[in-house]
Amino acid sequence: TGLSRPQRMLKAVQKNATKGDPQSVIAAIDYYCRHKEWAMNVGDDKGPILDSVVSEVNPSTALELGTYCGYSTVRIARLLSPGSKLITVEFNPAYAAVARQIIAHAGLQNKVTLVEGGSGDLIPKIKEQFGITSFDFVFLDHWKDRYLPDIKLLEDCGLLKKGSVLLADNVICPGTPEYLEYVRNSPRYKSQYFQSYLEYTKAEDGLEKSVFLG
Ligand SMILES: O=C(NC/C=C/[C@H]1O[C@@H](n2cnc3cncnc32)[C@H](O)[C@@H]1O)c1cc([N+](=O)[O-])cc(O)c1O
Ligand SMILES: [Mg+2]
Repeated sequence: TGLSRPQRMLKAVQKNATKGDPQSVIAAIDYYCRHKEWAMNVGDDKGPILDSVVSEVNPSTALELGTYCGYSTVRIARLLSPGSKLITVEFNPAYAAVARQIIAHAGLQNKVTLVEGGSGDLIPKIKEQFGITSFDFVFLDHWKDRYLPDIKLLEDCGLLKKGSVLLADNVICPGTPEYLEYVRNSPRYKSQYFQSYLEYTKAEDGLEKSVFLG
């Protein structure tokens, strides 16, 4: 068999994007996924909302759950101030291999640490392995039934502090009902919904921004 979809996406980036130019990497992926082959990147409708929240938080430490091909990794890392770090977690080695190359094409490898493994296994090890005491920003975009257990794990591991911002993709489509119910009803979070569209489609989707109150 030939190349996988992520590998075909990588080829489109290598062909159409300028090395060291994150914006051209983002544009190349969005063009490919809108006109050639759909893929589950946060995309160019929700992407600007992600950008605005990252810019507002200006995180020193950021965590992404579910790298996939690295599209949102590039969106986040391109906005980080010097010295800030993004840790992104991906358990599929084939996806991780593509993501590393896309992140490198954007010239952002020094701002990003891609860790291969499951979020549930990694989160309890983050403090000792990376010397990180808490995350200013967390982007959730992995399996939708992992959102709730993983933020509870972040809470239990003391990796959230007053003011930490969680941003969750796909809270409408495919949907994350248990997560939404928790962050919208817990006294420990102030939650806000940003309506948008499922990537490269006219279907509704949106991002949920939840500030941890401590
Ligand atoms: O299913 C979706 N996303 C799941 C994303 C999954 C990605 O995160 C990794 N992962 C999963 N649990 C993990 C735990 N630990 C580490 N990586 C993990 C998977 O290996 C994959 O790379 C999705 C679906 C649609 N859709 O329209 O159908 C649209 C979207 O925007 C989506 O994000
Ligand atoms: Mg998503």
